[in-house]
Amino acid sequence: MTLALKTETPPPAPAKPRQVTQSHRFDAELVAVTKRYGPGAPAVDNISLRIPRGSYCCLLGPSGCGKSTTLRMLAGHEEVSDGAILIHDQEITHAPPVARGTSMMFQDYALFPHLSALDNVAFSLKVQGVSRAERRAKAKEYLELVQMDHLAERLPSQMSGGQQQRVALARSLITRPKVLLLDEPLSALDPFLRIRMRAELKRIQKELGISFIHVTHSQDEALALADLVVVMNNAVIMQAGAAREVYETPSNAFVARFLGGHNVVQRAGGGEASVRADQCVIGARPGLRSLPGTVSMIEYQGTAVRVSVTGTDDEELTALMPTSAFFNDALELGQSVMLSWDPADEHPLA
Ligand SMILES: Nc1ncnc2c1ncn2[C@@H]1O[C@H](COP(=O)(O)OP(=O)(O)OP(=O)(O)O)[C@@H](O)[C@H]1O
Repeated sequence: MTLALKTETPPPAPAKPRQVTQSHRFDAELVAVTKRYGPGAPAVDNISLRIPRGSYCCLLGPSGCGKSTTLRMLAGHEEVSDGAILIHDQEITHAPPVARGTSMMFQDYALFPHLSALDNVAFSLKVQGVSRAERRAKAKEYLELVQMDHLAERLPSQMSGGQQQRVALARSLITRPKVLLLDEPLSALDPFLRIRMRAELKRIQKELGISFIHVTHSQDEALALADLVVVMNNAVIMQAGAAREVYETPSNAFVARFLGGHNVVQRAGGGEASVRADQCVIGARPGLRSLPGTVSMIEYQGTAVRVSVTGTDDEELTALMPTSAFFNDALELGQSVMLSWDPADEHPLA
């Protein structure tokens, strides 16, 4: 009875402090960021970029365009000359690397040669003073995530490049970063492994739901992986958008040429336009725009054949033909042809 009375009139709960549950909008944000190494032209020039939550973002561009510098500024390995960097909406522009919530995976994996896969992965927890049993259990969990738990006791010298890379990935993830930074992570792998590993990276990124920012100069890699492709050139961002958007509607001739698979042509009314090589045909047809030239390259690619045609002004245009269409009426090097496209497929460039 007494008990019942007690439960009927519970003491009022102490008022809880109102929790701030507002979630962040962007995993990472660069606000007018500039990096100058010296008095010359900046390595990164006033770039702004917002990376939505849970994005796979690829920084893509030719050598020297400023990709790695951008990544190193995000990691805190390079001081920002001007501008601000935010992670989860918090400004961390001048915070030390360990206080940013970022983790970096390097091109050369940088594993400790004398430590097993498990101990390499557990290392940062050891530095944090986590108990041996707990850090080994956690490391095992992350080795499972990268499908390396069966080789937990191997030394780096007893692992293939792809396996070392999985361990390096687990080691970067065990610190539970808000954003994982990857500098050319696939460049040391052979082409077959590279394609397998990029699928793995994408799977792991989606599984964890954190943003990955991945530097590459491979167009294929960026298009295959990224939710957000950021094309850089000469220290600035040329275009940022979804892979399909960037590929189908390049904003300028640099992006169209750099992504490949496009021709840049003069528009009838002036200015430049891009036309996808797979929308070009060899031969003149009514209603199509045509340019005359000679066949300067034929490249068999399995499912398609790339045919390049050099025009009178030395400009090379390419048609990507289905293999069957090519072999129905095979062309020869030096042959005079017309390369044609539908003007409706022209995409005007800035
Ligand atoms: N530590 C440094 N000191 C001086 N200049 C630098 C330094 N690091 C990079 N640079 C210069 O800054 C520019 C951008 O370099 P960065 O390494 O960011 O380019 P990247 O796009 O990553 O190139 P890559 O694909 O070749 O790695 C280049 O002109 C480079 O020479």
